[in-house]
Amino acid sequence: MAVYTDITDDELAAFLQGYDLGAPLAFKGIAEGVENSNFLLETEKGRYILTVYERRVKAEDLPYFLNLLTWLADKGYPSARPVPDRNGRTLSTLRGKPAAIVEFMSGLSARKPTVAHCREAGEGLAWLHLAGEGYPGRRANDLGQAAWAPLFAKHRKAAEDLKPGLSATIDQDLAQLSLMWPRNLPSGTVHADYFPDNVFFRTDGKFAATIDFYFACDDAYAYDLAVTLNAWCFEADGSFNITAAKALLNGYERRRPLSPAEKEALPILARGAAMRFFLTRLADWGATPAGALVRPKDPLEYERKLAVHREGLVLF
Ligand SMILES: Nc1ncnc2c1ncn2[C@@H]1O[C@H](COP(=O)(O)OP(=O)(O)O)[C@@H](O)[C@H]1O
Ligand SMILES: N[C@@H](CCOP(=O)(O)O)C(=O)O
Repeated sequence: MAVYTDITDDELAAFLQGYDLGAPLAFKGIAEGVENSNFLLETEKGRYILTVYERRVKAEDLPYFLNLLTWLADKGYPSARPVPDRNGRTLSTLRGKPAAIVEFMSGLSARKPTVAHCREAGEGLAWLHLAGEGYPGRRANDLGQAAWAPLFAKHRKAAEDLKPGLSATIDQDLAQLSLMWPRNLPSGTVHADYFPDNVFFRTDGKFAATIDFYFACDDAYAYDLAVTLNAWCFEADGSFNITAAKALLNGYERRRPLSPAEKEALPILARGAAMRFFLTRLADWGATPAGALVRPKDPLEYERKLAVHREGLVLF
């Protein structure tokens, strides 16, 4: 359950004094999510999400994220517009932690995405890439290729504990990724965590909205697409679903056709994207105490995806 910070009714009432949202009508913690504390807030003016930012989000990055959400909403992209307080500020403080109120987005995430969901999600991602064009905020990807080897160096033992012999395999992967990593692909603002839990659909299955922009950064658009292929197109048994992947790519290209260089780069980008999530999951695995409120995500799921990518995907 991702509510790390409890807020009392009195604290909420005092906090809302700073906003023009009227009195609170309902307020409850949201169990989903792992990074921040999220609350569903209903006031006399409507429904909102109150987020208290926790450990992984750096306070200095918050203006980048919140301004991006405002930019995307201004461009008509269905993402949650931050609500300014009475002084026009979208970033506030609650219980001594950074906090913000954003618009509540309707829709449901797909627990078991179908091929049709993948097509819609692909189109939603391309739309996001186009809507983000021109956003003046800059944020380097601090979980990009250059960060992987140093991150792994800190967690070699955890990898060996999970699977004896794994650290040598990861070393080889990292060396190959460093040699083969594509540069100079079309780049811009990317989501970088476009997983099924962060994408909402309408009841008719159409793409509705994207949430959780707290890994957004500057990187290659095709890298974002590779993260997405990994997150949406593997079956529970670990096999890659090429039909789902083709639908996702097809949906993406409805809005933003890929260049030949992007298409050629996708298999290695997908291998790198699998490495990125393997590594952060590995780091969280060791760092999450037994009995913690949030269960860490399984690093070996992404190790299995890495193994598929070592063979090289054929997507086109
Ligand atoms: N703007 C929003 N509109 C509707 N629901 C939201 C919104 N933001 C977050 N949620 C809900 O809160 C949950 C956790 O949000 P998320 O941003 O993914 O948290 P975390 O960053 O902690 O992983 C989501 O699964 C969703 O149910
Ligand atoms: N998507 C990441 C973890 C981040 O979780 P989110 O709830 O913020 O999307 C993973 O699967 O490792």
